Amino acid sequence: MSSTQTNNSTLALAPATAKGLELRRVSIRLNGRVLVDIDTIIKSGEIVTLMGPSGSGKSSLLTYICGTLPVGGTAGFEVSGQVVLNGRGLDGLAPQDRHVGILFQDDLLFPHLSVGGNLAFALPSSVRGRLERRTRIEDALESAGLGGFADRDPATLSGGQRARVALMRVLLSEPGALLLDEPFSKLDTELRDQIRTFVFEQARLRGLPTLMVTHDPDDGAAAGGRIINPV
Ligand SMILES: Nc1ncnc2c1ncn2[C@@H]1O[C@H](COP(=O)(O)OP(=O)(O)OP(=O)(O)O)[C@@H](O)[C@H]1O
Repeated sequence: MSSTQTNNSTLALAPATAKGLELRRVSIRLNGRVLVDIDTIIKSGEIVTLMGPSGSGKSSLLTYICGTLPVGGTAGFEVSGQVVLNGRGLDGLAPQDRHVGILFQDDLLFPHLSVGGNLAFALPSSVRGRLERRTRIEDALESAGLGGFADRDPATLSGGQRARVALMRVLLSEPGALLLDEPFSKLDTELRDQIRTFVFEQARLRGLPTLMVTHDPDDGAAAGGRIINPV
């Protein structure tokens, strides 16, 4: 799967807004049909819900923001527009340099690593020293209600515990923005409410501009913020 990404050079000259995630005239087209056409700013600590039917380009938008949308030439698939995070244009940056965290439907924990090992993987290289790294991991687990879980095998955790570890793994990477790609859809109702509340609390606490893709109107209602459509 691949795509063509184009930058709009006139947009590159537009002044940057200080805080938040800006999507400047981001457009995704498939065979001439506009799937996504969004121009908005998600402020620090704001949670915006993106709802749209299957195939309407929601996941493509998130991967475009992350820099993981494959580049380079599927005929008929075109993406343009600019993404600016806290005043810094992300165009052309590698995914790891964008400081954008994303949570998926599947927690994607590494099965061969302990819980602590999974979290250590996310810590920025600027966090040096074994003690400092260990402390960050233990503090993260504590704040997720998982104190003492560092040495556990992820396979021994419940779905809710895994979801919280996955969130902490994203947050430990110190993202400037958070993207949620239906991360609650595989959880049963009770757990879903609990984890959703926890994720939203953490996003607000850290002042992260957050964009959530979902099919579930309850997710949007629980976020309590703006609900937008792809076009
Ligand atoms: N790199 C690509 N090249 C060509 N077509 C693509 C590419 N990426 C996605 N598409 C197509 O773009 C459309 C939108 O896909 P996308 O997965 O973004 O939609 P979605 O709204 O997230 O769907 P769902 O809700 O089912 O997950 C689909 O028709 C998909 O096949």
